[in-house]
Amino acid sequence: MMRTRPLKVALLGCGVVGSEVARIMTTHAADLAARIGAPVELAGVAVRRPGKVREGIDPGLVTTDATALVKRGDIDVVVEVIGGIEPARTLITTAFEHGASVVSANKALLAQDGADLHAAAEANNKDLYYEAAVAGAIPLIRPLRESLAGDKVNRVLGIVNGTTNFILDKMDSTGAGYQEALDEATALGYAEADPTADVEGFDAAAKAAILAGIAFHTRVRLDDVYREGMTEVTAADFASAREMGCTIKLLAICERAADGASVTARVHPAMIPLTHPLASVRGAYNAVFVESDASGQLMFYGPGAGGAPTASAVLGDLVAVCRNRLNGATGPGESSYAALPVSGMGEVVTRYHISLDVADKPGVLAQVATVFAEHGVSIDTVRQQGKDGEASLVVVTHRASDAALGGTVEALRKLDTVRGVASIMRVEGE
Ligand SMILES: NC(=O)c1ccc[n+]([C@@H]2O[C@H](COP(=O)([O-])OP(=O)(O)OC[C@H]3O[C@@H](n4cnc5c(N)ncnc54)[C@H](O)[C@@H]3O)[C@@H](O)[C@H]2O)c1
Ligand SMILES: N[C@@H](CCO)C(=O)O
Ligand code: NA
Repeated sequence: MMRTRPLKVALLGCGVVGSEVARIMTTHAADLAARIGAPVELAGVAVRRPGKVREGIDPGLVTTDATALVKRGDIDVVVEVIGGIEPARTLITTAFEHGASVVSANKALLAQDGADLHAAAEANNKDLYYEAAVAGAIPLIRPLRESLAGDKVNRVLGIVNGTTNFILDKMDSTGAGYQEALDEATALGYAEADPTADVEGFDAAAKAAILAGIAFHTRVRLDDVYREGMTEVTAADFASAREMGCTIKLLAICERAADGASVTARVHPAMIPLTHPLASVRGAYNAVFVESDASGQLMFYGPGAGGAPTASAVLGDLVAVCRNRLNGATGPGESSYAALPVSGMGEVVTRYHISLDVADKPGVLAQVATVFAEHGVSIDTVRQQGKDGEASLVVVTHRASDAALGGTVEALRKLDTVRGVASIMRVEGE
């Protein structure tokens, strides 16, 4: 039976995502009410620039005082789409204290302070939902938290940043320059307010922390995630990748160690074979593989960024949280009971593509091969190309630990015949 008294929603932030949330709340109002069992009403919209014309939003709802809005006491759900750490963190905890549940898209905040926010939600018997924070529209948080709650997840691997996938795709497929591709991604509403968060891998690292935490029932913070951005990836790297039948993607990889006793989480550019499904993920799309004991391999694919796709995930959470409120219940909270140690990058085992500039003279190849052998790193293939007394040597290794590879590279740099290490890239997905 439909309740006539509406559930009241406060929207914090009315930018790329917030404006789409408001639009869908209005255009889908009747369906949302039928699905929830009560109408949902936009009761206030906190913005920074009140004078801006906002199509479809009653100017009477607009306020610059977000704190007063979350303190009103009659708000059922606060939707936080401001982004950043403060004032979002204080507004969310204040919302819990004043009786509201929260839906957020803020991965930076959740990766940094997720434990405290979950604790605040629990202490006030409220929900904290954040499907939009990871991989935009793709249902990923809920499947990991609920559908796979009876399985044992061992690995989560994928493309979780739309902006960088858009840029890398453009660089690879059209030869576009980095800045030109970034400007386009920003204009399309994919990039963060400060796109450094995207291109330096902070956004993907925040998402990796959230995914690893849920997948392994362990607290994983942003600082636990190894991170390399994609600003150093060059046209020459793409050419090398193509010679190997690969392309380059910025990947987030969360893994349980083989003995199950620890986990790792990392974000870095990597070569992947063109035959791997991740190689064909184009534009701002995201795709994530989840491997677990009983299910085997699952793949989640869809739009990872943009106003409307992200709003889709926010609205899904809004419906779930509203249903919980009508039932006088809350959904699942944080699960960190396993408390596994999070190991550093040195423990990660993978393959490497190393490009060296060397002197083109007898014995150099043997010297280089010896260094790899001394560090226990086995070579899979070597390719050499001479040019005027100098040569470029491309070595692809078998699986080795990052620590062993690091030691190898350090020793290579000390060889007189090695002029420089042009690039080191991990090879995944084989
Ligand atoms: N754009 C995407 O594709 C996408 C996808 C997933 C998640 N997110 C996340 O969603 C959130 C919002 O992203 P966005 O792309 O809409 O950003 P945006 O910059 O377009 O929108 C944020 C809005 O919040 C407003 N704002 C800032 N401080 C405020 C305050 N104190 N009170 C009221 N309003 C304030 C800004 O003026 C801006 O209009 C971020 O956490 C982001 O990481 C974005
Ligand atoms: N800036 C983010 C938004 C989606 O989280 C991205 O490009 O993926
Ligand atoms: Na999602």
